[in-house]
Amino acid sequence: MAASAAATFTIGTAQTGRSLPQSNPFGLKFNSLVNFKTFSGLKAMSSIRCASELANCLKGVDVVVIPAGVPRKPGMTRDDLFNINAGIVRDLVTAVADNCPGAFIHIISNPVNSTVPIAAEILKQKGVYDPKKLFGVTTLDVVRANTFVAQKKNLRLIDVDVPVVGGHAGITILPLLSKTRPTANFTDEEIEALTVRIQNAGTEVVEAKAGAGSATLSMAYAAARFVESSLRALDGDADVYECSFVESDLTDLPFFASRVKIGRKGVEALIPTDLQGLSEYEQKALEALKPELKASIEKGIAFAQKQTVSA
Ligand SMILES: NC(=O)c1ccc[n+]([C@@H]2O[C@H](COP(=O)([O-])OP(=O)(O)OC[C@H]3O[C@@H](n4cnc5c(N)ncnc54)[C@H](O)[C@@H]3O)[C@@H](O)[C@H]2O)c1
Ligand SMILES: O=C(O)C[C@H](O)C(=O)O
Repeated sequence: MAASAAATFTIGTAQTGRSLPQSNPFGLKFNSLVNFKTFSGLKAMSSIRCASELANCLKGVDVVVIPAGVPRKPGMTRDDLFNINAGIVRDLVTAVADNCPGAFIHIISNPVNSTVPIAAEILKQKGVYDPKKLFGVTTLDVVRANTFVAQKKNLRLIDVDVPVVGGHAGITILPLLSKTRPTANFTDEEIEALTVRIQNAGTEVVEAKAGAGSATLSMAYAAARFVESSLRALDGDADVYECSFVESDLTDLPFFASRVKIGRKGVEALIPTDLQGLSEYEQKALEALKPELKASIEKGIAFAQKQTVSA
């Protein structure tokens, strides 16, 4: 039986115009056989006119999705978005802390490797941090990895599962091809080419869009998948696994993307097995990504610690 009605709120949608009223209850069916009879609606807001409007929208919400902020232009790294997006995420997470502190928070805004630590620090300052409920959305990396591997190996996309660990920028995105399900054999050249393509797929889109932004449709698909997984978990499904950038003790870094088991209260378990028995290539790549990921995490924490947030 379902636990409780869940409502989702998205701040900073690609839609233009006014904020949308809460929709009528509806069933959601996406990438699974589950229909959410208790899902009570979706609210979305593309621009925020005043704090009270944001506060009203957030009250009673179970899942908050934050894709607000500026996207990259060709030649930019995700870290180049830090100066603008750090403040946006800080302010929105402050509002979440004030109005729906128990909600799952999905951070899409880049640089995810820094915005998630910012969110954590703000929630700590507000005294409402629950590490189990803060998620950096790295689902698009998994979607890409699955797609590229399915194409390369002539597999049905629905059957393919490639865990992607680390973070969400350049070499910090580490697809674990040796853990591909169903088992697939790759030559060294294929591993190198697939890994680099998955790591650079966001940049590929940014360059192709030539100044018109970054991935939007594929991100919407990935966000919908992660929201659906969260709703299934909130609805009591005991078999929900996704990769996400979360507080973690799987490595020596305080945040790390890995497969996690999601339950009613958020992350129920970090799944360590994907990181065991890595290939030599993956082990080297894992060590190589750590300094960059550590620096991005520390940059986010330092930014948030300089802020004064009223409790
Ligand atoms: N995690 C991922 O895999 C992933 C994938 C794609 C995009 N992104 C990131 O998502 C962010 C948004 O990208 P996009 O392509 O949707 O950009 P976009 O410009 O199409 O949309 C951004 C939205 O944010 C809103 N916004 C801006 N400032 C805001 C604020 N202060 N409060 C609330 N809303 C605000 C805008 O009104 C707009 O609706 C970027 O940082 C981008 O890098 C992440
Ligand atoms: O690449 C970007 O800037 C957007 C996003 O992080 C992506 O991976 O597509």
